[in-house]
Amino acid sequence: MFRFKPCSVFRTVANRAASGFLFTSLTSRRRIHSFPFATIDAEEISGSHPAECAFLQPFVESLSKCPKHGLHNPLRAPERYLLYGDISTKAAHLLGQPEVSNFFARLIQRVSPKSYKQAQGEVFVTQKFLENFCGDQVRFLARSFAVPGNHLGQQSNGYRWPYGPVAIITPFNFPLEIPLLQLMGALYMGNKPVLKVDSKVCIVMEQMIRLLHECGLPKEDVDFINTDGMTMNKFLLEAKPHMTLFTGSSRVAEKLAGDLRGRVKLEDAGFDWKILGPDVQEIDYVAWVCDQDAYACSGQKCSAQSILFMHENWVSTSLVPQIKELAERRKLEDLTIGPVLTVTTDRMVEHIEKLLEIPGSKLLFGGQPLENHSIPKLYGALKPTALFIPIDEILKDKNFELVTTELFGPFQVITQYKQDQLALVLEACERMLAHLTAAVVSNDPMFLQATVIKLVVVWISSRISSTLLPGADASPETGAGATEQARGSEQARVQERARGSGLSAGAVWVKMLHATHVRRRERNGGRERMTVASAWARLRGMEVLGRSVNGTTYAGIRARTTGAPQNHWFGPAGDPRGAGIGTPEAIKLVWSCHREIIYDIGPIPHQWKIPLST
Ligand SMILES: NC(=O)c1ccc[n+]([C@@H]2O[C@H](COP(=O)([O-])OP(=O)(O)OC[C@H]3O[C@@H](n4cnc5c(N)ncnc54)[C@H](O)[C@@H]3O)[C@@H](O)[C@H]2O)c1
Repeated sequence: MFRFKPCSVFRTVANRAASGFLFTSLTSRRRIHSFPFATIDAEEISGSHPAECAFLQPFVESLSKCPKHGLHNPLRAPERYLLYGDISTKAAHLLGQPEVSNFFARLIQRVSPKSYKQAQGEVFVTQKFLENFCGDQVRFLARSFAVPGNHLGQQSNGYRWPYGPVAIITPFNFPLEIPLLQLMGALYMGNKPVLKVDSKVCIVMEQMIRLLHECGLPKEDVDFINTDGMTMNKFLLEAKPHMTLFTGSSRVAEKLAGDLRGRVKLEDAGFDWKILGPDVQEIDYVAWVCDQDAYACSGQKCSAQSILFMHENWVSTSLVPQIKELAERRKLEDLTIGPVLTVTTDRMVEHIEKLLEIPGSKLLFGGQPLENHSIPKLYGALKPTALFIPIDEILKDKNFELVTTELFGPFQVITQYKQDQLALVLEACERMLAHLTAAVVSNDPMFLQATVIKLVVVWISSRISSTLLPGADASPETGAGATEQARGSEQARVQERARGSGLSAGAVWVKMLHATHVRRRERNGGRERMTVASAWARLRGMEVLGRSVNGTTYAGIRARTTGAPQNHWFGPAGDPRGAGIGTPEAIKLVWSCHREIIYDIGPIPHQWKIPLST
């Protein structure tokens, strides 16, 4: 049993009494036993001689000073919502200065190997996020509602309430974006956070917090702790934050969920899938997105493309050779491929070798360690790699877990499915454990097989003939919400044309639907490309979307798995502990809880008497 007590083994670098900004480092260790590292004797620990673990007390104390009702809430210190609007305005402005943005992009590159463009993208998203919460936008996050009560003087008000003392733990791969967005979200809603960024990269956020101080962030509002995972774990057990937001691996996520008895929100591992639909088009673009999704940042994005399901129509195209060509353009010099920080080369090669034992699997490209470099063995260095594995083998129980293990590096599995095997693809997606990002690449009707279109027309015709006419929401001429009268006249028009042409009413309606969309497209200068076939393609897309759960899913020919900008939700779905990042919804969900105050102020009815007991 460990108990935290203050002692001198750790030094506080910043003046915590004056600043409240705690940035500590291990500077020395008291040696009291024969082991060079030990400060306790394992044999002597007992109930009457508890072990003492040092250095965290300032953080525990600091967090414990924050009450449950937070630093501000809708009924207390509301001016702080405005303060944070101002801080965001100033910080967005500063970060928007080219030299400041360059400073952070370069700093990110120094600790987290990624190309300048990727690092700059991270700074850009962070700056845009801050812009989004300027002025009154922070107070709008705490918008309340009121519902009339049962009698005069009664009214219920729903509020977004902070948790008070909270902790934020973030990984190495986005040293600025993830911690800054979560930190500001926590602060906006009135919490006092202690922030722990992976120590390999924490210098970036340390500098960012200094920038925020410059912009008016009260120094006592945030504690910044620089430590390893185990120590942080012990700190959390001692400090008992009311909520901990964890971003990182599923292994640590599950441990913390247990240790902290569920008082967590999680953004954990991703095994992210992409399905290419039957409509083959824009091969250059799709290949480029596949390369970016799988290999940008050397595959060290939680949203990286882990598995690609290709419809058979793509197999004979140049897609895979093009992905290979693009992957092989990547080079160490500009960090478009680079060190893998948490998986060694040996581990990655071993994983590949195990996968190659699966019958029918083959190496498509890569699979070799990077050459001519000085990356220490502690890290990984692998060429961008893709492996083909047959879909029926993937689904076998003995292979499934291995194939769907997230390898946090430049690596993906590619498989293919036949027209009638979509159910197998969906089964694979259903059985995966991580549901972070996904992409359904499909929407253009031009390459759909004519027989499919015919089948659709026949099917729609029969449906329409049997029900006579479509409902208002599917009306080709009048659109959603058509009145009964309009529907009646449209019905008459369809029947008249059907009589004249010898076609069924359903076929006539489909033709009218098509003509309407063509007219709309012409009106819009050719922008709208909706046709019956594209409606079918969308339906197929809808089938995939309707039968999957990933929290951030892109759909359409431009669909990608990576991309966590500030303008849409990013986070897993299907887990009640799942967190999100970036948007107002994510901030409200993660960093506040619902509180309802029911005002019941009277008056008591004039002739009210004490009723019988109930
Ligand atoms: N879902 C998301 O939004 C998201 C974003 C980025 C990364 N990730 C995931 O993160 C993983 C890669 O990052 P990583 O290798 O740094 O993950 P990790 O889980 O090893 O570490 C994440 C953070 O947790 C800390 N930590 C480790 N053990 C801890 C413990 N017992 N108690 C408290 N803190 C502890 C680490 O020091 C680090 O700061 C991948 O699985 C990736 O998919 C997820």
